[in-house]
Amino acid sequence: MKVYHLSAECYPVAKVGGLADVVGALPKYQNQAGLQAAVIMPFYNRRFVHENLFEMVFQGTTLLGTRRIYFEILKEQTNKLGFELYLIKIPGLLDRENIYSYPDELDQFMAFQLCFLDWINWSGQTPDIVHCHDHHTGLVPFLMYHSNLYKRLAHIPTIFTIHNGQYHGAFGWDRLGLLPEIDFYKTGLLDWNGGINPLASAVKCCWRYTTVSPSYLHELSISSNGLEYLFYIERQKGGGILNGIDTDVWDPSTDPMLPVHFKSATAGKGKQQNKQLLCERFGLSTTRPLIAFIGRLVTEKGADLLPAAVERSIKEHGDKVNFLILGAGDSPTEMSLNLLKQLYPYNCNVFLGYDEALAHLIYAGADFLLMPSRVEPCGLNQMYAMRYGTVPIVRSTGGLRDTVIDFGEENGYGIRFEQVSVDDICVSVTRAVLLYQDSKNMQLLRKRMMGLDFSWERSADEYIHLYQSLIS
Ligand SMILES: Nc1ncnc2c1ncn2[C@@H]1O[C@H](COP(=O)(O)OP(=O)(O)O[C@H]2O[C@H](CO)[C@@H](O)[C@H](O)[C@H]2O)[C@@H](O)[C@H]1O
Repeated sequence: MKVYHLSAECYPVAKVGGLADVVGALPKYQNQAGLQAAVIMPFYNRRFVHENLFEMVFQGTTLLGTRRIYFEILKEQTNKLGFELYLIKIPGLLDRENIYSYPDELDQFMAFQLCFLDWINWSGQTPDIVHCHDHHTGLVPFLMYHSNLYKRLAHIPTIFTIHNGQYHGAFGWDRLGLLPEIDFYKTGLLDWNGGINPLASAVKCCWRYTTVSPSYLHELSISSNGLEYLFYIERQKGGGILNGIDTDVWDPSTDPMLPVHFKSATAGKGKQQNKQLLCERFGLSTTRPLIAFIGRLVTEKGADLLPAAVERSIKEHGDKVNFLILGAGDSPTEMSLNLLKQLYPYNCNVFLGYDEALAHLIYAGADFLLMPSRVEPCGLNQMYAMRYGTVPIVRSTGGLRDTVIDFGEENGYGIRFEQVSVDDICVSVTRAVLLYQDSKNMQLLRKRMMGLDFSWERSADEYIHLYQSLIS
């Protein structure tokens, strides 16, 4: 069975967040299970493309509105990622360094989708499944089934996976000309709330859509930035499949980004040594519990609450607690965190930016990982943390609810709270501080967490069953 995954990100080629982790791992595990899964993504001018060999397997042109655009399909030659990787390169449009936030982003992702379809159409390929990820690829199902240009592809099943339902990629009807010719009566399939909405269109047109955790599937019909009613009426097409983690990349006993490796049996000592290096680097004490945050500093992740919650916790617990924050995002939050670091240099430090190696060291060296998310479709950080013996402190939502059991419950191992509030975060920090003092219990929870199985095998199988049900 041949599956094409279409995505804007893929680890280690180009990553901003969890989408990259999933698209960089799921196809590998699907191939190990006997599928032929490949990834197709835009070309970015980044280290990976310079350090690896690519061959051009196709060149062609496509029409983007009135512009004729030349494109190339480049294939990575060794399959070193465990799957075939194809990059779509368009001089002047898809050959830049960053993934998002260019003023002509709409043209970029529209061209990406059109070039993909032109490539498989004109080269006579017929994949068994086209699997699209997030709104950047959301117009593909509509174009395959309803544009006169791609009629040859109209029988191929499409799956659409929603990693983040808050972002829709919507734009105005005045840009309809970017799409190839369509019958006017079909335009309703593109529309939501008076605009062209790629996420909504994908949900309407795909054969099946999935969310990255079962809980998030239900939450979308309660909160999805205006698409609630759509998710409600299309619910029979939806399914929730929990993400896995790439246990080859995320393994504390082999992780090349860690100074000290450890396994479950040696976690006490191994984590302490990593913590020591981390604390030395950030001027924090090794004897206090280290509570970390890693992620985008946006309201979706509850990052706006961090400054107040950290300050209040430091005032409450004094020299009994340390915080370390790694992330980048909204400027008011960044500024408040910087101020906090100056006010409490012995209790709190902040690294503003993106640093993959530091993230690995934090998962290994921290005692607790705080995730006060308002919305969390799945969340990978808590799973990485648990694999590295770090207790997650999470708000009970989406995938956090599906993966973390509070240590107060039978066989629990994490700390869970209900409300997105400074009060709830502070109560959870207090629970963490007390738990840290009970070293026997900490050891027990660490062992329990590190024995959990969040590997991709199970979830990859669920996707395969879904594909099979559509093909048959
Ligand atoms: N400053 C920084 N430096 C280094 N590394 C950083 C970093 N900020 C984030 N990361 C890394 O980026 C990834 C973030 O994963 P999340 O699951 O939080 O993703 P995100 O919200 O982007 O994705 C969406 O898609 C994923 C995948 O489906 C869902 O799990 C999630 O809920 C949904 O919001 C992790 O690997 C984390 O370590």
